[in-house]
Amino acid sequence: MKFPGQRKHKHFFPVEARDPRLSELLPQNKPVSGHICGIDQVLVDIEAQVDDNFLARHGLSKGHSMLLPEDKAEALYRELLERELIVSEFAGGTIGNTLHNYSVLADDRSVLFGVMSENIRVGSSAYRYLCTTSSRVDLNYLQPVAGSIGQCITLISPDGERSFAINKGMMDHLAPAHLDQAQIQSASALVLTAYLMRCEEHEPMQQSALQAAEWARQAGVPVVLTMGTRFIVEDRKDWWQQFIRDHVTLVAMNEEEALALTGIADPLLACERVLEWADMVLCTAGPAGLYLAGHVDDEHKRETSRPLLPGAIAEFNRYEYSRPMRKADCAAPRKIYTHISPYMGGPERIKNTNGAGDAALAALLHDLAANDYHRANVPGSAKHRARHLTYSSLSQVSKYANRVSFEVLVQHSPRLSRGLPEREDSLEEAYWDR
Ligand SMILES: Nc1ncnc2c1ncn2[C@@H]1O[C@H](COP(=O)(O)OP(=O)(O)OP(=O)(O)O)[C@@H](O)[C@H]1O
Ligand SMILES: O=c1[nH]cnc2c1ncn2[C@@H]1O[C@H](CO)[C@@H](O)[C@H]1O
Repeated sequence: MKFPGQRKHKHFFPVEARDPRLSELLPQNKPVSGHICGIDQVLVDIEAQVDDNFLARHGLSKGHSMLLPEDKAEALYRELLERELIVSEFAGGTIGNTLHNYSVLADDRSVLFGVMSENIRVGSSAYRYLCTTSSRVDLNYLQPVAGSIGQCITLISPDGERSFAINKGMMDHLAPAHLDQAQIQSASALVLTAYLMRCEEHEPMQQSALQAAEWARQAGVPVVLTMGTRFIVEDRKDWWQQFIRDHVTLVAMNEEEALALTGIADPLLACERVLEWADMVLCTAGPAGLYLAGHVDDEHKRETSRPLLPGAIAEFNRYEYSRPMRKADCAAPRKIYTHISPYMGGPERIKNTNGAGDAALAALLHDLAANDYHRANVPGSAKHRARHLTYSSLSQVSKYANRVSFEVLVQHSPRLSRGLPEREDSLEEAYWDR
């Protein structure tokens, strides 16, 4: 595990008080290692640049992820091929991307549950998937299937917005028998997406996701849910609220999904509402940056040294230097929030925004897993006197998440090809306002 703090200690919590007991981590005492688990609809992103007229002609709604019948998906794919509009074919899937990015950032293991074609031809989608996934993502638990993985035709509009057309293949055939209870129950987090519930009645994906969530709950493993797209949430808002109450520790969403889930347009107020059901929330808001919200025990709150921010909740960032906790672990829970504008005001030129939200979540998961790793290796550390969810404060995690999103905005693929630079002055406060 590469520590999120290793890039520049002074930027990470606890900034002033480095723990001398870290020296317990001597090379001869091999550190206890950790991992995170996730379930995904295994698919490749086939990316093409199109105009809005193309979307209309194929009956696609902009910004949406739509399941297409096989014949329609093939017609669409053929047209892209004939007009030579395809620019790349990369491994995709919202959880696949998140696990890959986590593994690249943390240099640590993640375990993916999903399906994979049992016979793979060189150049096929399955082949592309394997070629463009980090070797730190453990693919040994994938369920072999006699057919194709999914294809996500990723249509990029001139304004950078992406729309997905899915040819699902056998991506929803993951059966509970192909999950590994021990891996899930020993993980630092289980990561799920709302897309998993979009399978057909006879397909086992939903049942697999519910089974995994139940095992995680029994073992106290944080369950992380990323909302996918607002259209999935809108259809079953009450169902999702209940699902979050029953199973979820951390909700990751963008502001549109937040509105669909809570009926509240202001991201901060939407976060406040979601904190009634879950312990922690990440809400990305495109050009407006991102919000993180959580709980802290009153006894462990830490006041910010930054200016207090106005907003729908006055001075909402007052305790942003606190490390978030599960509500149930707080004797006197208090809600905490932070906001950050895009790193360096956003890139000069956005290649495409696909995966920027997944990237922010990967950074947050890195910090969360680093906390678990530190607790397992240095249990006596002052950092673990109370049970916190993350290693760093809400404010530091938001900087890191934002930084990682930026990295994805300036490249083509939603998957990082390398980690962040080891030493980076750009996390300095002054650097944020260009
Ligand atoms: N237009 C933009 N200008 C500057 N920064 C941006 C822009 N769009 C996104 N970002 C950065 O990327 C982060 C995540 O973006 P966004 O809210 O678009 O994610 P998302 O909709 O969940 O993406 P996806 O579903 O494709 O992963 C934002 O918090 C912000 O830091
Ligand atoms: O239905 C789906 N299931 C799983 N992943 C999906 C689906 N639709 C789109 N994406 C994935 O979302 C990522 C960006 O966040 C894309 O890389 C795309 O593969």
